[in-house]
Amino acid sequence: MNATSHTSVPTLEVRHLRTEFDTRAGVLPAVNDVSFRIGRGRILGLVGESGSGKSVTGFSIMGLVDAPGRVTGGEILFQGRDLTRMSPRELRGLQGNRIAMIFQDPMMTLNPVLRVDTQMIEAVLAHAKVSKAEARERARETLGMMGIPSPEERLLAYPHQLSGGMRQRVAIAIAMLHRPDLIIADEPTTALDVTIQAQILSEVQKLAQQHGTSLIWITHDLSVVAGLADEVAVMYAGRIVEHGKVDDVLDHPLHPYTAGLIGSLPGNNRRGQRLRQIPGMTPSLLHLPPGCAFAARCTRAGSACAAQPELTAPLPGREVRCFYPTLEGAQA
Ligand SMILES: Nc1ncnc2c1ncn2[C@@H]1O[C@H](COP(=O)(O)OP(=O)(O)OP(=O)(O)O)[C@@H](O)[C@H]1O
Repeated sequence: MNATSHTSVPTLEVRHLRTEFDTRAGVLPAVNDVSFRIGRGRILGLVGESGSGKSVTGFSIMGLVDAPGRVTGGEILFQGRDLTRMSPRELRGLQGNRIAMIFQDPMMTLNPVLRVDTQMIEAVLAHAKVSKAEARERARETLGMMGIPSPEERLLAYPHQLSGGMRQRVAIAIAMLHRPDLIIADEPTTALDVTIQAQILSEVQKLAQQHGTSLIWITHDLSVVAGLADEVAVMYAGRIVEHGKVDDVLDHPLHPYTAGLIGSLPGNNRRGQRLRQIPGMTPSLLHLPPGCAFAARCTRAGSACAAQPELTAPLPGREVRCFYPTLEGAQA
């Protein structure tokens, strides 16, 4: 790592990423021309409805897309180096070390038949030349950093002896063992109750700040993004339709889909009213219209929407993929 990697070069820059699945019904573009960048220590919330391509974007960055899927276009620059062009050996050197992933189910990370200390020591030794005792100490220290009480007791436990929230904290601690530069988190707190979720989010936020770790936090929950992220990218049908600072986007959404998502948050509905939903359905990715994929559900759609809108920057620091963005009252 050179000095410039922390200053001028973003931790991650994704350019025109395209990931497709070959299905019996045809080629499915799960991620379609996705571009974004994340600076050191910044947290990007990646939001959108189920099937919008959030997880596949995360998996593509991690090099974890397997057949019938593959990355068919674009660049994934990690500290300036293109992950899509690296050898499997180089990639393995980064995975779990400089780049880590946290999954919704902590058991994707944890081995049910091994004690926590055994797993954490193995994870340390996979990338660091230290003694077993030093590896165990690093494990204990990292559990402490995640706000885990009595770390020594947790180290001696098997995963099934821990609560769901504790298991997820341990999985996050494993991701943090090597103080990575980038963590991709795929809905890791969705299954947890709101209080535990809030505690974990606050620990993660602290760790990102302390260690300059950049995070992509995948979620369908805008309230998580509001509490955690610096920036938000909204995905719809495989594309980013809006991107900007969290406060700007949530206070003054430019894209009608973002506005719809915000309008369907429980707090934004009058008491006694049914939750407002965005009418209509997401189109099938196998049969996308040639123009805007949201047009059929959109109250603002006009004749221009028969063509594909590009991502434009109508205001500084804001990007939107729409021919008719709301600009009134929008903050730069
Ligand atoms: N192995 C696969 N084979 C075929 N299609 C797939 C495969 N994995 C994902 N897809 C498709 O890719 C699209 C994007 O899926 P993805 O999991 O990224 O969505 P998501 O936004 O993360 O949704 P969720 O919140 O439900 O996980 C979906 O249409 C999905 O059906």
